[in-house]
Amino acid sequence: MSGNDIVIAAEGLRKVFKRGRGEHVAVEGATFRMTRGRNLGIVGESGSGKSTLARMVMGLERPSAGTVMVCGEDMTVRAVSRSARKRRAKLTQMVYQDPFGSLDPRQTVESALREVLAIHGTGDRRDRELRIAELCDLVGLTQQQRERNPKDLSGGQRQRVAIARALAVEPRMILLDEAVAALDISIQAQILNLLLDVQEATGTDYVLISHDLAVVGHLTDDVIVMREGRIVEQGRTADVLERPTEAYTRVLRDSVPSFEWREEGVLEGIARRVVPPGSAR
Ligand SMILES: Nc1ncnc2c1ncn2[C@@H]1O[C@H](COP(=O)(O)OP(=O)(O)OP(=O)(O)O)[C@@H](O)[C@H]1O
Repeated sequence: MSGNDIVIAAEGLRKVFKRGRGEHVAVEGATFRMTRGRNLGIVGESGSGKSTLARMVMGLERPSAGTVMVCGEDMTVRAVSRSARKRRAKLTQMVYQDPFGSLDPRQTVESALREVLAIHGTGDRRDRELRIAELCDLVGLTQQQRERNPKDLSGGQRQRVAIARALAVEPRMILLDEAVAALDISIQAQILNLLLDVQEATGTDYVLISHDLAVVGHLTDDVIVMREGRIVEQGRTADVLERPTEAYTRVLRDSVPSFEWREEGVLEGIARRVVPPGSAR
């Protein structure tokens, strides 16, 4: 494996928050890698440190100890200059559970994309308009939807806008923080399929934070399992889900009530990503 294949290299990441007079260790000794073309899942119960770990990877939170590199860039160093921030934006973009907070309620879909392209895109105005159309096509937003404000879109449509906006920056990877958790199961399936199609078209890799191991199973190749700030299990998603070594992981898996019937492929339209160990993807 060459250095170019390593998307994330994290070593001994630790994050301590002040809590009252004491402190709370949110992440302890997290060491993992994500390689090119292999989506990574981060799972764990609420409060286990998933988002804190992801925020350190994004450079949004400074670790108390440890190192994290994304495509060779040291994310523990604050990006101060405009050019450094733009470079960072092209490494990672984030999509949250409810994009309402990150979408400007007064902006139409098109104007939101226009703004991102004006900052991060290349080419002239005409090129950018073509790119807006291309992005909307890619995520399946109709002409009518492109002219609407976020409040006039459904949850699934808003998530498509958030994905288009992340893609407009042409990032190396997208971090999805519970990005389908608030959606109905059938819409979840559509968005997961969309993400797989987008990956095929653009080569963007995903880090997916989710408490839903069925979703993680469909989208990711490798997974890390977090408990009380520590990584307690990591490996190929197929192996970890099918033969968890930790009782904690088994409990997480079995606590998804629909896991079994969704695994059987009843969830229409979702490409089954989990493959038996040893077979090619
Ligand atoms: N800014 C902060 N200040 C103080 N404590 C924090 C801060 N951010 C997170 N924590 C604490 O760190 C721990 C890990 O939080 P984190 O949000 O990373 O967990 P999580 O696994 O993403 O949880 P959830 O699934 O509920 O989002 C929690 O106990 C949380 O209260």
